[in-house]
Amino acid sequence: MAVDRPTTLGCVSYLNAKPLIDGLACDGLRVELGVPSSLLAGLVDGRFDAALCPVIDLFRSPVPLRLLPVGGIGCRGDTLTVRLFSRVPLEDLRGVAVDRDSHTSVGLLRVLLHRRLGRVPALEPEEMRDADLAEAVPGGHEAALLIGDKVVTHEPPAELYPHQLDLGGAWARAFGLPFLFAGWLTPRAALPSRLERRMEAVRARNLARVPELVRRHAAGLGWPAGLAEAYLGRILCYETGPEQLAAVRRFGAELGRLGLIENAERDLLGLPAAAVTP
Ligand SMILES: C=C(O[C@@H]1C=C(C(=O)O)C=C[C@H]1O)C(=O)O
Repeated sequence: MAVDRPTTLGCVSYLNAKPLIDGLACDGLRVELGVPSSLLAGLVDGRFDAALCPVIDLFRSPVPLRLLPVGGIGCRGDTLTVRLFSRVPLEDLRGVAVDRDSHTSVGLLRVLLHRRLGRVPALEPEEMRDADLAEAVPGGHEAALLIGDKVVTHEPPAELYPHQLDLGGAWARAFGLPFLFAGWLTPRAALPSRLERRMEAVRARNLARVPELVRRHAAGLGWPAGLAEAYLGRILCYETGPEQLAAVRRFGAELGRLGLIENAERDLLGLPAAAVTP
């Protein structure tokens, strides 16, 4: 680990990450925010010691990573913010614009559509941040997969997109499991010993004071307070216990079956021996 800089964590910039990071930074510990799909690069090039990355990165990273079971962004059903918006019935879908900010949800959409349709329509990554879906889906597609705050702050109108799917609910119905979208991943064999305890303590403290988090962050990110409180307090789930690990393993197995990853059997919590030597 580089000794000439503070420990640096990369983290999702959305409201949904606040319970994991509000109050986390301190002397010697820096937190840098970015969209989920941007974070893996910081682990690979050594800028971050750990990052709250899309869990699919565990299976796709060019460097071995392990999951720190100290909290993540997950759900036990509908998420509100990971949704497919379509003009046509899902059975008729030919092409979907998928949010460039996402890694996990794009993989999840493939798994769910393959299970439901027996085929996967063409998925094309598009920039959705400033897109106005009331005008058109970027790339001229008939459907869009969106994640994060924009789903609430720039919700595509239901009159234009009458066919919708919340991917958290669809996964729960299909596999009877919770889901984990993002978790703390690290390429390091060892991190400063207090760090994991601090991450765990920050999460526990924040989940016991959601109204305060909402006061601090919701308006600035464009969220109505009541909805933000339900989202952080009841809709999402921040655990990384045995059920969430089972869900990640099942997700890996499903991705492997579709040929989307090669190392579905990766040990989530440990690094391969070769990666542990300094
Ligand atoms: C529930 C969400 O989970 C997110 C979805 C991710 C992905 O699709 O790669 C990654 C991180 C999470 O922020 C969301 O952002 O809406």
